[in-house]
Amino acid sequence: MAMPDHVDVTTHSFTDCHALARALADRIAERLRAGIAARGQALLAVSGGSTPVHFFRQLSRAELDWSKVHVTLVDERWVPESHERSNARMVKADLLQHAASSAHFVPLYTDAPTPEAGVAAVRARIAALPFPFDAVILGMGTDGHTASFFPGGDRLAEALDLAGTALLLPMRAAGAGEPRITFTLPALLDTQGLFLHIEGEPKRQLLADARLGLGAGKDYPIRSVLIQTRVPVAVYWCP
Ligand SMILES: O=C(O)[C@H](O)[C@@H](O)[C@H](O)[C@H](O)COP(=O)(O)O
Repeated sequence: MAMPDHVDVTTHSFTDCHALARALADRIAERLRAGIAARGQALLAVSGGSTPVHFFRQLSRAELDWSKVHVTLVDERWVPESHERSNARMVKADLLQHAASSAHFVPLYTDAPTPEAGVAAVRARIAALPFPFDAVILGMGTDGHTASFFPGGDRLAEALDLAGTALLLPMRAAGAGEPRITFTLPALLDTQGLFLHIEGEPKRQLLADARLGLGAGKDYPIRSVLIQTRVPVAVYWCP
């Protein structure tokens, strides 16, 4: 039988961000419970940025044994947790509250001066986690980046290389704001469930272009997530 040339991409559309947040939180909670039932613990990777706030608040109240859940980020800006752009700061403020306050959070930042200097220590920390992920939730920027796979990123090709073996890489790009650290694409695809959470019409259109490889869409880094053959993608979208 011929292999499909890419995985299924299923879109779940909602009327508003609150309905989306409830549905996505229910779906992720279900995955975490299944992971705990199967192997006594669960591993979740979430995105930063501004989109996940309502989803985080909803998920933080999910009834499950959070003490058995490890939470990390798909990528991080190389800034201390006290910085307003820290993804860890947002995860702590909005997700690791209520029932989820007993989850184990594994940050991707160290106080090394650069991600290049800190990545080895973060890799050691991450290597102790119980892979595969039970769920990975990606976001997407209006330049077509996901995780820290930025257009023009200095390690972009390496990060997207499905034959690569690195779990994490430093990343620098003009559009990134600050130096970053990111899980690589093959590391993120080592998951039981892959979700892409986007909001707004421009991102819906951008995703459609990336999927079809239309115009600039063929060069958007998110396209690598849509044309891989390892894990189906569930897109959660609202206007
Ligand atoms: O650290 C980050 O910037 C994120 O992990 C990144 O990949 C994010 O998901 C997109 O940039 C979307 O960000 P918004 O939700 O703010 O649009």
